[in-house]
Amino acid sequence: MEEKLTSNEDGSDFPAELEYLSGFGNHLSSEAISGALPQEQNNPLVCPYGLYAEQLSGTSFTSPRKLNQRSWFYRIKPSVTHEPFKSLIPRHKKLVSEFNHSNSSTNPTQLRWKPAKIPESSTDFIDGLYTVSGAGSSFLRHGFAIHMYTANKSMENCAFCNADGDFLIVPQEGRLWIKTECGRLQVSPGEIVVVPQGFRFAIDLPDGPSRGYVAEVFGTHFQLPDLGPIGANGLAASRDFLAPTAWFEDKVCPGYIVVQKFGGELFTAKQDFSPFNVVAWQGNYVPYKYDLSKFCPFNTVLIDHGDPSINTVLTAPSDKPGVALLDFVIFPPRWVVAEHTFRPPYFHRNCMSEFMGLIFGRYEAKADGFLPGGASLHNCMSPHGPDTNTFEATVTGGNDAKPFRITDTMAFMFESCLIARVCPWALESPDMDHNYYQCWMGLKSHFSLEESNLKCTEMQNRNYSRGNGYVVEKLAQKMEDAVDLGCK
Ligand SMILES: O=C(O)Cc1cc(O)ccc1O
Ligand SMILES: [Fe+2]
Repeated sequence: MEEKLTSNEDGSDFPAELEYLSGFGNHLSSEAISGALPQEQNNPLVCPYGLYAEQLSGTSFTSPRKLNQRSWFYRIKPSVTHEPFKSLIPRHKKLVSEFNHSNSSTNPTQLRWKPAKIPESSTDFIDGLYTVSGAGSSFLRHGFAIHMYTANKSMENCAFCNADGDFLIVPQEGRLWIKTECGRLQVSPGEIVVVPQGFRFAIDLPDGPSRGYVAEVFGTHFQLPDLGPIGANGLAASRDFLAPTAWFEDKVCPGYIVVQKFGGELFTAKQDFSPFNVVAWQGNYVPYKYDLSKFCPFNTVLIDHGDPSINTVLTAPSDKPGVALLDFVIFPPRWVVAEHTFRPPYFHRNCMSEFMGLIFGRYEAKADGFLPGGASLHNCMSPHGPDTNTFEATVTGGNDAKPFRITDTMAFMFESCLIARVCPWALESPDMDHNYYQCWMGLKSHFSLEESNLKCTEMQNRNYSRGNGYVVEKLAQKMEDAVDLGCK
């Protein structure tokens, strides 16, 4: 098929619109030249068109079948054709994959960052990537890292390969045009992309200035959450996950560099050809993207604020059932209809650690201060919730709040069962909002015994529909409490 080409700033060409394969976790196959994919076996003695067969394993060979992930590439030259890896005397030293006292600290304080400025000096995705927080270790295959990036130019004559874990990239500003060994992906803010461990990829920035968030998981891969009583449909649908179709460049590239992140350090290997030389592939280990606007939210339709797990897009499981190493949760546009309910996120403390970002719009729990491109970290058991303005405005609004559509917003959370450590450059960053705690300091005591008796009448009205017995019982209980408190 002939492609319509659009030139980006750096002159590399991507078609105006790419074709994708749809589905999550499927076995997929794709060939850029008809007949390039062996039909009867994985590694024939001689592959069609003289291609090399190469397997990329994303799980141990012996992982249970339902978890096993691998793909077969049919490529012009195998990946091994490169000079020895050399330690890259770091362009910067802000990547961490094993969190300990030497590179990060613990801090239960609620933290918030303003959006990071995009540098003016020439910075590609690799230069602009820095770790903010995380826990565990890529060496021990258990843990996660949260990175952010600010960049302004495409990667040139180089590819990145992360041996440590899977990247879930959330662009907040600027599109990402990504070449991978399975083909190309175009990802806009409002979409996310997962590049699994070990894939070589190169990121072009067609819009120049770019910023975003990256969650990296060690030792596991992202899955769709179970839906339990929701049933067979809802939240993120398999069909909306899009994998690339095979695409290759048969290019001599003198001095081409593969930058390999390995144990949080960067290594470079020189080769003289493009690593995007896979003519055909098949398997279930693939990069994929997902458009967050496709998410089908489920929510409260009568009372109370549900837990945010209802908005889980993807989950990277830990070994404990129901406990995530890292959940990716969104707060998308939706109708909010609950009756006599405090509708914004509640005040709470959580045994999980919550890192949040904002792609666009405003977040329902924060009237101000939490900005697109900014971030917050509410670590394990650190109290947090709506800020004073949100609380006061919601309560003053009273019980007559009508159904309301939250629009033009996309906040998200990376939630982990591990306690998140924070890197020193993130703590010392000029973007750190040192006054964050102030947003809760205005929360006054509204406690009044008199009022609590009034509330009793309110409750009586409210609960009328539940039957008189319930109301009478509750009232009696209230009276007894009042007597105990000596106010009767
Ligand atoms: O803290 C946050 O803002 C995230 C969050 C949102 C919500 O609706 C309920 C609980 C929760 O942790
Ligand atoms: Fe929270």
